[in-house]
Amino acid sequence: MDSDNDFTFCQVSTPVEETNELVSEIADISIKEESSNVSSSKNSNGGFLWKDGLPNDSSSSKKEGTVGSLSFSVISTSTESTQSDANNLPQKLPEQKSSVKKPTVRAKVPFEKGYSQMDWLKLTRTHPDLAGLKGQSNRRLISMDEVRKHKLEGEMWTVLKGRVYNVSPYMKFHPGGVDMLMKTVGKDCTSLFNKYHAWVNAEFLLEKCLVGTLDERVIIQ
Ligand code: HEM
Repeated sequence: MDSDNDFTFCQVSTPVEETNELVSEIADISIKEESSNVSSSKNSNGGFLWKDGLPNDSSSSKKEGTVGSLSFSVISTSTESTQSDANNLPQKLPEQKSSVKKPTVRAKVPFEKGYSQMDWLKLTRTHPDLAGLKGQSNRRLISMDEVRKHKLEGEMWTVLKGRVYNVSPYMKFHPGGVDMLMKTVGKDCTSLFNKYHAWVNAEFLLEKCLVGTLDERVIIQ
């Protein structure tokens, strides 16, 4: 049997009554078409080209017609030759203000040979005293006054999230560069740190640079 010639057609009846009902409903639909020179005719639609209601501009023209059982009317508000060319330029929509905040500029500094984060991790495992404690405990309380006094080579202290670190050995390893980290010396850098990279696990990276805990008690005399 030749299966290619074996078609079965099924006739579908046309829903005549329903169609007539729909046609009578949509026959009254009118389409309004406005030209782009809305600026000259005081655009009260706030820049929208399609809006309910007819324009009361006397220069507008109306075209009507029918396609099959559908009728339509197109209203043109263009003033064509009555306006100067300058007025016929497309109207600029009001500039939209963006509420998106400008991202902070983040520039990574290419590290010198031997100063990658891997090199830093190796150093933290091998160096005996990165914090420069010289046998002192890193559990002591340190005042902000004492932090401010440590700004010299080899002893550059900073406060991060309530902890005091000696960032001297980390300076050249910092991916954001020495200059950025130098800004933090003798100060509390928590807000700057969070501004640039709140996700960085400094607790882990600077673990061996811990000098103590910031003494946040307010001294009343
Ligand atoms: C004191 C502790 C700090 C540590 C342990 C630290 C660590 C890091 C690390 C791991 C990165 C690479 C981040 C990444 O790849 O996503 C980085 C980048 C950077 N850091 Fe820091 N940072 C410290 C403080 C600061 C401070 C206070 C500033 C600003 C004054 C700063 C500015 C930057 C910048 C601009 C970059 C490069 C761009 C970026 O990757 O975000 N850092 N830092």
